[in-house]
Amino acid sequence: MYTYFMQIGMIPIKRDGYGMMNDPVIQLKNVHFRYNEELVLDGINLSVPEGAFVGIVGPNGSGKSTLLKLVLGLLKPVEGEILLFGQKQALFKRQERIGFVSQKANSFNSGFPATVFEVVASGLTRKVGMFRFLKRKDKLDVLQAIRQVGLEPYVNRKIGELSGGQQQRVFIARAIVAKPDVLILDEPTVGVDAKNVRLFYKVLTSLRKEMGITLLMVSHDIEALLNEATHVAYLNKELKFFGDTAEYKKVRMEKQFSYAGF
Ligand SMILES: Nc1ncnc2c1ncn2[C@@H]1O[C@H](COP(=O)(O)OP(=O)(O)OP(=O)(O)O)[C@@H](O)[C@H]1O
Repeated sequence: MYTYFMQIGMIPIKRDGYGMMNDPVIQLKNVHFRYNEELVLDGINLSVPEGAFVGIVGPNGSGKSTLLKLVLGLLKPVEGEILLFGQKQALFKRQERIGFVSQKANSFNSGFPATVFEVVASGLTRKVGMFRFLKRKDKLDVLQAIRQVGLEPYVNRKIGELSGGQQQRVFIARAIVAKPDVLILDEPTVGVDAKNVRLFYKVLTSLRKEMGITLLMVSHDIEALLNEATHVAYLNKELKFFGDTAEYKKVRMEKQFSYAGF
């Protein structure tokens, strides 16, 4: 327990009275999932504590993206259940509390006409409606999100003119502009150069520490992930390991397992 608190630092105070303080924000209970006949997830039990940065790792095809899709409600478990903020997923209506950054977010071509401001503002669609004008407060929120990812100088730049790493930060800004409690990321650093990967992780850590956003992220880049994640979930159809990062490193050293061959 002590290690856990050391790892995640201060536990942020919840911004509303929804659920108990320190409740797990995401819980999977005995979750099974199949695509047709193929069993892809086998009895997953996982609790993501509030304020944590949980990195999901595992070999190709081990079910990582599928797990995220289940948490996002895009797929339904064939057995078991998922709780979001202590509530059964089917009853959960506050989707704005969960932001998502996908793997393919940074694939804009240079001709794409929207500016950084416009892309980030599109993250407010659910809140303000598709064709409504942004109020002054909404515009300030958009600018604040852009500032949080360090892209202030690019506010009016076309997104297609930015690098892959910068585009990925624009998508983080879009995902956080509605002020979610949880941010889910699926391999967001694919194709991003090392310098931008470091910046990207710095942004994530500041979101967690300064805004109390809980992070759940799939990544193949395990060494970069281990520097910032508070917890690691190692998946290979079953959940082979879940614990704090220090414990993961220790077990990895003791058992001398490699990332690919745990
Ligand atoms: N839509 C689908 N229909 C059928 N099978 C699928 C579908 N999506 C994924 N699968 C299969 O389910 C398994 C898990 O896929 P998933 O994408 O969750 O793994 P992953 O760990 O995210 O892989 P990677 O690291 O390569 O992205 C794989 O065997 C994959 O081929």
